[in-house]
Amino acid sequence: MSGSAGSPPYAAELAAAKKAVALAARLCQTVQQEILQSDIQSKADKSPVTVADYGSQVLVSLVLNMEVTSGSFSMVAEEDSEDLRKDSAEEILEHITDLVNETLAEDGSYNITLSKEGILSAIDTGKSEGGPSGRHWVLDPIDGTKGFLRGGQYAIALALLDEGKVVLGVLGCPNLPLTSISNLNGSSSGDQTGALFSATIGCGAEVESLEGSPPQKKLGVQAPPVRIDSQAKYGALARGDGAIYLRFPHKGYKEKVWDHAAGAIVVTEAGGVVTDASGNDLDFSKGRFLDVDTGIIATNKQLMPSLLKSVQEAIKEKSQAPSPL
Ligand SMILES: Nc1ncnc2c1ncn2[C@@H]1O[C@H](COP(=O)(O)O)[C@@H](OP(=O)(O)O)[C@H]1O
Ligand SMILES: [Mg+2]
Ligand SMILES: [Mg+2]
Ligand SMILES: [Mg+2]
Repeated sequence: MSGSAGSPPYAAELAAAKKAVALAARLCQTVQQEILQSDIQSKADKSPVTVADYGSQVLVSLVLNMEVTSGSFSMVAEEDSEDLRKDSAEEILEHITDLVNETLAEDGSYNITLSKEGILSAIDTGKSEGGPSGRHWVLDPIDGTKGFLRGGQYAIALALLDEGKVVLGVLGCPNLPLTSISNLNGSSSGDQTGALFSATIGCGAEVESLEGSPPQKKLGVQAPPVRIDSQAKYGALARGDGAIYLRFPHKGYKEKVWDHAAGAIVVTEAGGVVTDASGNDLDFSKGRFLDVDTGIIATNKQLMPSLLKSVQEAIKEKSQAPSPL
């Protein structure tokens, strides 16, 4: 059972998740300010991986392990240490180690210093396969790596699965205006930057400042198209900055659980709906991948029926169109 009598479900896990994401966000902000071209590696899938992806994963793993001591620890996370264990990555590993230790020292909550081996094994705590039974943390240490690299939007996305269901989610969005994305261009609005979205199953969704200061705001999904990287889109949708988020990757692309778990619960707990193109709920119990039909649709309950119909018609039209030579 989670929580003692009277406290909301998963309260301790939520507090730990927020702390983990906020600390990881601090490391990411440091790196974004001093991005060095030489720190960008290329993974086999060609997506850029930075010291910040790894550093963020280390800090989240560390904080969760320190704060949530009951039960065994399982985490399904995007990064692994394979590339970092190569001789050629020695310098990068050193940089990550310094960054993590500096961030921990500045925070002051934990009196620990990690060795390079400690960094590698913390990254590899994210190797779990997840699945339908037990509890699994789901982490995208930096979602929207492309946005991160160009100084734009990205998110640290952390969710908890319990018996195959997402029961809580936290989205740290360091570059997102606190109140609305209409304040994205231009600082004259005086809107604070850095939003932390969170949601627990059955308890609604909230947004607060990433710096940890109140006010907190209950979210509600309501109704201009915007293009921003990462699960910050789910957060923006959850507070009514936009009404629809459609994601239709190229054929054959397999969606990963960490790209949607935290964002999906933030939207559903704000009163929205997230399904695939057939109208099915997303099933996070199948391991590291999501088995979705064609794409993902997130919107409010009023728009969903007509949107689903339009999407299905568009898919049908496309499948009937003559294929290009
Ligand atoms: N060809 C592709 N089609 C769809 N999604 C892709 C993709 N290649 C990578 N992604 C995923 O899309 C995420 C970014 O989403 P968005 O486009 O909404 O910013 C990436 O997360 P990471 O940045 O964590 O690797 C990555 O997992
Ligand atoms: Mg990636
Ligand atoms: Mg991602
Ligand atoms: Mg990522």
